Amino acid sequence: MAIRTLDDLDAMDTAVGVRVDINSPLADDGTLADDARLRAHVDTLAELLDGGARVAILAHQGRPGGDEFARLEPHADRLGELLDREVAYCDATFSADARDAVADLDAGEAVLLENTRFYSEEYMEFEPSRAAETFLVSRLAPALDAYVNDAFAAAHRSQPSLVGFPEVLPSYAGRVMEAELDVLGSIEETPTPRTYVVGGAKVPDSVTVAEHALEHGLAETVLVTGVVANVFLAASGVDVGRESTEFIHDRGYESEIERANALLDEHGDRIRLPVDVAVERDGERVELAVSELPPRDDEAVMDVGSDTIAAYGDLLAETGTAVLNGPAGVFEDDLFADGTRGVFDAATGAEYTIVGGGDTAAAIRRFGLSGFDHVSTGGGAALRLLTGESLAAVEALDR
Ligand SMILES: Nc1ncnc2c1ncn2[C@@H]1O[C@H](COP(=O)(O)OP(=O)(O)OP(=O)(O)O)[C@@H](O)[C@H]1O
Ligand SMILES: O=C(O)[C@H](O)COP(=O)(O)O
Repeated sequence: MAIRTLDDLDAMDTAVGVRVDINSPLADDGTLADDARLRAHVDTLAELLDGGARVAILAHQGRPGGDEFARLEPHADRLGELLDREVAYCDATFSADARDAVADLDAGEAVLLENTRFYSEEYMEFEPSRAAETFLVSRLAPALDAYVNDAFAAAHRSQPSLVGFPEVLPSYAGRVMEAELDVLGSIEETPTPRTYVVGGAKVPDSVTVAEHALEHGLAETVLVTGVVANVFLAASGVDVGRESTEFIHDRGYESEIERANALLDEHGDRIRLPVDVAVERDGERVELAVSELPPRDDEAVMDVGSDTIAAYGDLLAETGTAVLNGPAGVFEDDLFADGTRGVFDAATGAEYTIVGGGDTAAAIRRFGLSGFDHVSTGGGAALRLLTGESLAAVEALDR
């Protein structure tokens, strides 16, 4: 059965539980440092509220014990500003107070319930039928008439607020969920030739994305950047120097060198490696051709160099679809931002551009780049779709 969307929901005077992912970076004073994920859900929430729904918003923030584990009051205020209407905040999630807050809503009104992860069950993974028996779902569901899941970025978690409600309520995908699944779930329908740019520091994930794209014919070409490029350079026999080699070993990525090697053996003609890189020398950015490597012992490979940026740019200009996953260098440091800025900017020259990955999207915002067709709200969830895996919360909706 296909997943139902908001097109299938008559929201008028209906109490709708809407699971969103507004998990955001927080500033030291607890305010939101970035509201991109809140902005993403505005269309879904506005559509429901304009349609006369009584909206109870469910969300998490941080992980128990972590620095960003926090109440959702700032999120309610900011959502209210973005929606240009009040979003009430209730410091309970499923207790009588929470149910009363939902019952008190009039058509077109919204309340944000407290961080779902304040309750231990929400930080566990369950089969949907068992998730439906948790306190959160079994106590809150009776106050609701329908459930909308718009939390694509958390859809890989089999947690109660994500997989339990579809067992007991008519359930629908929100607009964010719908758009993410449409794009990331059907890469093979995007314009060809496709070029994947895989970088960043989570090398095992990036290698899996590259492997999946190459083996399933999703990408004609894979361009490697970031720490991933260092691993591929090492796999091709280049000495990336003591610092970068130690980085690879400290993270336990030796086996990734072997995986990269296997990919180079099998698909070497479709994988492009940097021809030059950047290191820091006396506080300056210094570029070295790959033939000049290794760098000095105290120098790490922190970015791709200008010749690589130009070569990758030429290729991207000829591309039907560019899929970006992971920054090209340590973009947080201005000295090493050129690769990420240059390669990502060049990717907008492709006919169609998809961006996946939390840090990747953060880099795009940092550089004020625009012109991408789809910037995913998801990190782990986007990655799973890019590697061909299914998402627990999507399977729960598809019943
Ligand atoms: N050459 C390099 N050496 C060390 N770190 C690097 C290098 N290139 C990129 N990075 C780091 O990689 C990090 C981002 O990689 P990551 O794999 O987490 O990206 P992402 O997939 O977009 O993010 P997420 O997994 O959070 O969704 C950045 O913090 C950046 O500084
Ligand atoms: O930020 C994310 O990737 C999602 O909100 C999921 O958060 P989690 O990794 O803590 O489950």
